Amino acid sequence: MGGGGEKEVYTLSEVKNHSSREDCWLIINGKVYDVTKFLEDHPGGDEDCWLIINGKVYDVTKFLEDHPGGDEVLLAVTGKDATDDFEDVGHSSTARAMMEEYYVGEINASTIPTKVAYAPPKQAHYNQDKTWDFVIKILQFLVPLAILGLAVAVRFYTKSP
Ligand code: HEM
Repeated sequence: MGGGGEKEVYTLSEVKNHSSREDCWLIINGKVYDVTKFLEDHPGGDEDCWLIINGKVYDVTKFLEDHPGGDEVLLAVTGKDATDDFEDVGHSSTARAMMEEYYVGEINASTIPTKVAYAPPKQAHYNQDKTWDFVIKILQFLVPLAILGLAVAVRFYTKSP
């Protein structure tokens, strides 16, 4: 909490910015606590980090400090399927071999929310756009023709006998 007893009010995202081992804030019962200095002494331990990669569960708690990519990236992908994040980095075969050491089990796939599939824009909308394009093209052709026709008609009817 802000020092000196004065009451600071933080937004959730401000608190979220303090979510590392070096800077750790918690929200409990509407109050914000800076527990950074307490992390090491906390009897419940400071970290517990399990990852889901390719349907397997890895307990990387002990690996956090040694991960060449840093601990924050690992902590950031907990609680979800981290497969894409893992693959996006292009981990080496050495990294893949290391994973076995942290393997603790399989994930019950039905408990992972399915990815939101890419939904193409609605067909009706697409057609509507096409229809408008078509109407404009026709008008571009018809309007000059109508003007020409009008000019001819005017000339025809106003011609002196
Ligand atoms: C059990 C899981 C993991 C293991 C054993 C592991 C291991 C490693 C190793 C050995 C490296 C060094 C480069 C290499 O050999 O490829 C590395 C780099 C890295 N890892 Fe992981 N990693 C794991 C999970 C993840 C996940 C889930 C992420 C993404 C959220 C991640 C992000 C990174 C990044 C950003 C680098 C640095 C790449 C670079 O600087 O070029 N890692 N990891």
